[in-house]
Amino acid sequence: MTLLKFEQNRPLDFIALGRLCIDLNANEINRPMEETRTFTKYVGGSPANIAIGMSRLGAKTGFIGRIADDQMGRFIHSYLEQNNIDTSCVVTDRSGSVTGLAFTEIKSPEECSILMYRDNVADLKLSPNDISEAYIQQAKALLISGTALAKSPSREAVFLALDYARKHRVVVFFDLDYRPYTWSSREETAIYYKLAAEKCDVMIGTREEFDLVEYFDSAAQRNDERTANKWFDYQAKIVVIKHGKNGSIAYTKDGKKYEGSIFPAKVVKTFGAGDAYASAFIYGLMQGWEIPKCMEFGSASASIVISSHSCSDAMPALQQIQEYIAQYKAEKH
Ligand SMILES: Nc1ncnc2c1ncn2[C@@H]1O[C@H](COP(=O)(O)OP(=O)(O)OP(=O)(O)O)[C@@H](O)[C@H]1O
Ligand SMILES: O=C(O)C[C@@H](O)[C@H](O)C(=O)CO
Repeated sequence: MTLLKFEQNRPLDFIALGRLCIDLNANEINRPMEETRTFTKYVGGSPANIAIGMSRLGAKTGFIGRIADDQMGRFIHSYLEQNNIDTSCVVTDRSGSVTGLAFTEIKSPEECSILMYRDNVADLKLSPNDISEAYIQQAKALLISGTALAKSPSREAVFLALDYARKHRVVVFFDLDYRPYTWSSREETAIYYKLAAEKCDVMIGTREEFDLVEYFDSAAQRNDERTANKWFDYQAKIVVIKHGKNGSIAYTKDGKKYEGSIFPAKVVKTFGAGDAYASAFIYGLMQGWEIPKCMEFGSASASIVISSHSCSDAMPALQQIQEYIAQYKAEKH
């Protein structure tokens, strides 16, 4: 059974939609942010990280989003172009908005947190008028991420993009990407996530994120198999549930279940794992690889990124992941 049908002969492989932000990662690691003094600036935002990862792997990648009319916005725009990401649908917001900032605290390799400054951010000013049907029609796949559903008009922009994607047989990936700072209630989150999830072909999220989406469906909560079957009743063909250092589980609509293991990492910080996993997993699916190979690729990419100080800068190229896997297997035998 062919789970996903990617239309061929399209100018773009992959379009990501959502936030383009800045990560400010503490340079003084293994201590609380109260004691840090300097930070390194990277492009951030989950969908941005995933798009950068896809482009590094060789996918022809575009982006739909808004950036602030300031130095940070221009920094992001340049970085996307340096990484061969099409920016024709990256709009500069001129309403006085700012760039979302994610200050990251690395108290220890396993104890990391993110302090997000997201008041009046440009990314949530994305509007339906920014969504081009002709642009989406050019792509094989579209990624949406949950945080873009948090406020209007970005919320409406996402739903319009979903309608265009379904109309033009663009495969839709939904990275749940829940960030509490941007939502006013769990009920609101669950309702809007569900409305979007019903239109998506592949869902990727942590157990906690799926529990949020299933807030009104206690039977599915905390039960991976019920979660997967719930979404197979809509458009979903693949549901991936990430479990941190315990790996990941993928369910497919044809009744199969796959358990993904991890690559032992020299962890610098844990965040970035999900975006790295998603980009490599999606890339593998678009190459027509079997699910286990896609999961292996995703896990290897995640292990590389969490062993690095950054997320976007550390997103690995194709050969880097291949060599990482080969070296791991060689050392194992
Ligand atoms: N400590 C770890 N060591 C090795 N691999 C890991 C580790 N943590 C996560 N991974 C890999 O990364 C994948 C995604 O990580 P996780 O489940 O933490 O997602 P996430 O919460 O979305 O990540 P993020 O912290 O970037 O938001 C896991 O399924 C696993 O394959
Ligand atoms: O998604 C965010 O806004 C934060 C990211 O920029 C950061 O790199 C991260 O947490 C990735 O998981």
